[in-house]
Amino acid sequence: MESSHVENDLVNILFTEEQIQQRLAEMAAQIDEDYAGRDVLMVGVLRGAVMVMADLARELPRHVEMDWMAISSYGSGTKSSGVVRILKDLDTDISGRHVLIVDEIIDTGLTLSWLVNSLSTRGPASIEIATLLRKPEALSMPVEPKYVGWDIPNEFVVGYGLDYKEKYRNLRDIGTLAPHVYS
Ligand SMILES: O=P(O)(O)OC[C@H]1O[C@H](OP(=O)(O)OP(=O)(O)O)[C@H](O)[C@@H]1O
Ligand code: HPA
Repeated sequence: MESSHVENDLVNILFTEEQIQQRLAEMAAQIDEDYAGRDVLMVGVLRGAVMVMADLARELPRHVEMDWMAISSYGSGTKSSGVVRILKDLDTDISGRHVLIVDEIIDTGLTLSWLVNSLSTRGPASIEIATLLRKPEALSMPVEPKYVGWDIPNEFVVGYGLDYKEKYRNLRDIGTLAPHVYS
């Protein structure tokens, strides 16, 4: 299979590029309204959130700051390892800041529940979460995102930042992988 034909590995498209952009525009409008009169520091969770951060931030008709953290709980597979590791910390002092964590998926909730607890100790004025996807059936840790694009079934999805073994992040749509990919 040529590497330029990665779409062939998808069996089911859940969300197209157009649907994703439309939903992000709606989320951005809500965020802009909610943060009226307040500066926002958007904190993206590398690496998967790169696409969401880029598109969500550009839908916001206001100045925003962006910083990044790298946290890994998945290694390269499809199951959470249960252990969260900081691979890269923020460069910004978040004390007194309104922090909006941006991620592309909440699955078990381990990553973001851990991150919210960790950032809370640094004295931010507020912390909220914006996530494009959430799997309610997989949730095992308490996480309450203020902004959710869509709730999805408990299936492993790829595309638009979401990877399987570091591949498929650059797909414009989001979908599930054909069984042959895993074998
Ligand atoms: O709710 P959870 O079960 O913790 O899963 C969600 C996390 O898993 C993914 O990150 P991953 O660790 O795969 O790193 P990546 O962003 O580099 O792909 C995703 O970007 C979330 O941060
Ligand atoms: O469904 C998923 N796909 C890709 N990466 C992920 N990280 C947590 N859940 C997922």
